[in-house]
Amino acid sequence: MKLNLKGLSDEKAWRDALYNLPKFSIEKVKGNTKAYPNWVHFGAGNIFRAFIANVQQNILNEGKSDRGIVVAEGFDYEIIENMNKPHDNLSVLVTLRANGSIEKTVIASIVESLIVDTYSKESWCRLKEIFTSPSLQMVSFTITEKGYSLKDGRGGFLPAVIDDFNNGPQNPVSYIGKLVSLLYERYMNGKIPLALVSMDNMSHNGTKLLNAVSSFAKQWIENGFIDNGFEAYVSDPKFVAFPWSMIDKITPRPDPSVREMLQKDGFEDIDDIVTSKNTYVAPFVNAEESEYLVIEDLFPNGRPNLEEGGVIFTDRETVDKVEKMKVCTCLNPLHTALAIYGCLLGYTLISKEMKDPELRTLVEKIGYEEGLPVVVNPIIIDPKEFIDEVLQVRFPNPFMPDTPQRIASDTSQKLGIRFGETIKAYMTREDLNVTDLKLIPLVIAGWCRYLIGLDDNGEKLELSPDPLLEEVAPYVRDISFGDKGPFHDKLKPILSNTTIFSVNLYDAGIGEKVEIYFEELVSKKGAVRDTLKKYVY
Ligand SMILES: NC(=O)C1=CN([C@@H]2O[C@H](COP(=O)(O)OP(=O)(O)OC[C@H]3O[C@@H](n4cnc5c(N)ncnc54)[C@H](O)[C@@H]3O)[C@@H](O)[C@H]2O)C=CC1
Ligand SMILES: O=P(O)(O)OC[C@H]1O[C@](O)(CO)[C@@H](O)[C@@H]1O
Repeated sequence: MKLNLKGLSDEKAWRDALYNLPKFSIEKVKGNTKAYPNWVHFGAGNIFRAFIANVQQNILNEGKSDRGIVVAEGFDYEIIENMNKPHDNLSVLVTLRANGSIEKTVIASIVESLIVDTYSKESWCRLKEIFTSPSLQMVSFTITEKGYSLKDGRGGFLPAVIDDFNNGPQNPVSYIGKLVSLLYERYMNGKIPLALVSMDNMSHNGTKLLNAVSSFAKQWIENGFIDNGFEAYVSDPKFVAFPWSMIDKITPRPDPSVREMLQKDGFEDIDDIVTSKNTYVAPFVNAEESEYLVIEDLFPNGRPNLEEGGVIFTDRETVDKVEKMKVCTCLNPLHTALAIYGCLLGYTLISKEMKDPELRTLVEKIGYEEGLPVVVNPIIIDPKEFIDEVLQVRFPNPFMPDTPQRIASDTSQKLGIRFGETIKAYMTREDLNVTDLKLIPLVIAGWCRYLIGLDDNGEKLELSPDPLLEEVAPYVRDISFGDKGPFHDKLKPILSNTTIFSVNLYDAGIGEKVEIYFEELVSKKGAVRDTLKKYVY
């Protein structure tokens, strides 16, 4: 069994191996999309293939749409050259259910794969054709948070962005430059409306995309390259809208155990690649079953009927609340707690951690007892039911190959939103006392302990990448097991850093508590386990 259109024509082989096949004519959908494209997605990575493409596949299967998705890759062309093209845009979604059942689906809703590069003439011309087409309603994105940035870590514009500012929209090389150049084509061809929908995991993602696009527009207008009216076009949601969205589906990198299972089915061309830009792609994606995609309903040229595939459309305020519910309380703080303590205790699977009584109790109490009282309730999703699913079904799913080390990356960037908002809510609420928080400070102390770079057995711990590692780790690096506190001088620069926690933890009244926990966590080998036992029950 080979994954391409020819290989798929042997339907029996795939069906016998229990793969769900598309129930629509791929050729017809391709033809319709070619003539009347309505949806381009930027970012041909794993979440797109595991979630977004599957939504459209289900809608096509039910005969509720006649068009597929055009995928555009503007950063890592190897994904298109070495994966999408050889497999005729097909991929296999492996859904790993918590009850151990596995669903295998051949995804055929992606009908065209394009490189976003002005030097790749054919692709670029096709993109221009699509962007000037009145049928185009939505351009969506999963390009990671970095994809929206025009600046480097020191706050200066990236060299490619500066080149684009100076050279205009003809041959842009930066990501947003290429996007704005295509949008300008649309503007010049009748100011046709469009929605640009960021589906990346960040608060107010639509506004982040709008800011990047309009910064470019302003520079090109200022430098005399483009028409003045373009700024108004991209800033007016009647023309170009930037809806906010919240996306949630745990999609780890393609896992070797899943590949082995597919190989046993007779799936031949299954090899994955790690591209030179470090994307991990395979002809298959593995993901959990749960999924949530909530999008602000702001589409000036109409939109694909994604509600038929389970996507929730609502107003901006509700998207914001759903996002806060997930990121500040019901999923990501619990993930980060498991990441920090999982690394310290030598775990390599999130699901195994959920079998550890102390770790399980830790996240249950953070979620239900410390988080829920101040959760932002979006109404359309019940926060208690959401946490129940996270803690009872999603994290414990033994079939999901997700690791604490993956989640521990960039922790310094995550602590503020994941814990800071709850701490601030306790500070402002009259009926709550911030000093009653016990386990959130324990997670923060755990992070400081993690930064020492030794696990609970005293073995060297490989710290996950984090842009602030070199700034914060030196404060604690020399601390050895058994050292006595107070550790105020060492910890103060970290705990008072409002960029990290979005609040000075001493002003909040919990900095001292974190220091005490930290002293216990470094008291001896095995102290992490003992401290957890002492405080979680
Ligand atoms: N994997 C997951 O569980 C989830 C991911 N997401 C969001 O989707 C994003 C992508 O995740 P995956 O597709 O799983 O990752 P991936 O590693 O499979 O793919 C990353 C995609 O982003 C592009 N990209 C990377 N750096 C870029 C840059 N500097 N500029 C422009 N494009 C760039 C790559 O070319 C590729 O298309 C995440 O950062 C997150 O915001 C959202 C929910 C779940
Ligand atoms: O901690 P991170 O790196 O944001 O990842 C958390 C995980 O949980 C999610 O937020 C679930 O949707 C995914 O984005 C990701 O798999």
